[in-house]
Amino acid sequence: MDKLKAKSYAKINLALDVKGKRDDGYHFVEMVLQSIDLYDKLEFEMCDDIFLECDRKDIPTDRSNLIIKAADLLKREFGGYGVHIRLEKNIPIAAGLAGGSSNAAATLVALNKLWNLNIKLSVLKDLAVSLGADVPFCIDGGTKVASGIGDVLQDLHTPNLKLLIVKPHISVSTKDVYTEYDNLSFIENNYTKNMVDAINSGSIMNICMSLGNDLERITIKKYPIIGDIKKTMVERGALGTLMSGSGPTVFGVFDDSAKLGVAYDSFVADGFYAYISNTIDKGIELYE
Ligand SMILES: C[C@@](CO)(OP(=O)(O)O)[C@H](O)COP(=O)(O)OP(=O)(O)OC[C@H]1O[C@@H](n2ccc(N)nc2=O)[C@H](O)[C@@H]1O
Ligand SMILES: Nc1ncnc2c1ncn2[C@@H]1O[C@H](COP(=O)(O)OP(=O)(O)O)[C@@H](O)[C@H]1O
Repeated sequence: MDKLKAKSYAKINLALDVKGKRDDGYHFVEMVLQSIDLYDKLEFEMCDDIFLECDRKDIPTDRSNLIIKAADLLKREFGGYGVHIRLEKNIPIAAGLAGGSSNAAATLVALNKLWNLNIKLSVLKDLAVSLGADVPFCIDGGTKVASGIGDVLQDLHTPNLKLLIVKPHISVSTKDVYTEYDNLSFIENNYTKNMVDAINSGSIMNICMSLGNDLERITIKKYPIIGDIKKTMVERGALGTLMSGSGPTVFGVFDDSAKLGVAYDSFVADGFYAYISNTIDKGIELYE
């Protein structure tokens, strides 16, 4: 085989607690991470060096791209070959949806197969964290309880949720949000424990009442429009709503497809990026 394709899925955070800080500046977290049916497409074709092309001009295609970093990592550590990668970008960038992390994870899994490296998944996940804290999750995807810096993962049942994803036209630096978090007084919320109990209860209402993210107040303070979107989302029929990760993307949980469709049309008419999605039980899909 000299060609392979991959779908690289986005994620949202159903819960996010910051629990402390490591000496290297990374934060200890507890989270419920959830893959959603919004994905980038990557095409991998064997060739004599590592190349990347992308359909978006605002994505770097040099060594700063997480896709190139992942390919270089495998080549350096396991003696890979060359590959020409084409990226079709659909996941909003710097949005709190782990688009870059997901692309890195897809590259590790796809090149492991294309280059016949036969690396065990557990080894691939250990490698993945050097590319980003969320990259290990993106390899398996689905619904996971994450701890450590987001790299220690436990399986959880995937709830079936109808989602509306809305993003204002701003990009947020994850690093800046975590840094700003340190300047505020610490509040322990235990959102993740409550969310695990809610998911295990099987009740969508319990899930909606348990949505919580410690980083939300940081990003909303800088971009109040995120709070406005949350309020409007509920007015337009969402049972619950939350900012994902470091933001600025907001998601709403709906139990009525008609209301979801009307809310989608309204946010698009308001000039926002919007996307109708649902929860899925995988992070990457390889196909030929
Ligand atoms: C906030 C979360 C929630 O899922 O996701 P996003 O909002 O980025 O999607 C993650 O914790 C983001 O994971 P990821 O985006 O992979 O972070 P990385 O690239 O590894 O780190 C970017 C920067 O964020 C900070 N960082 C990240 C993760 C973590 N547990 N503690 C941190 O302090 C560090 O300053 C780091 O330099
Ligand atoms: N393949 C990629 N896709 C998206 N962003 C990338 C990629 N490679 C590197 N980046 C950089 O990573 C940052 C955003 O990462 P992303 O995962 O989209 O954000 P978030 O983690 O907030 O969802 C941006 O600075 C972007 O330039």
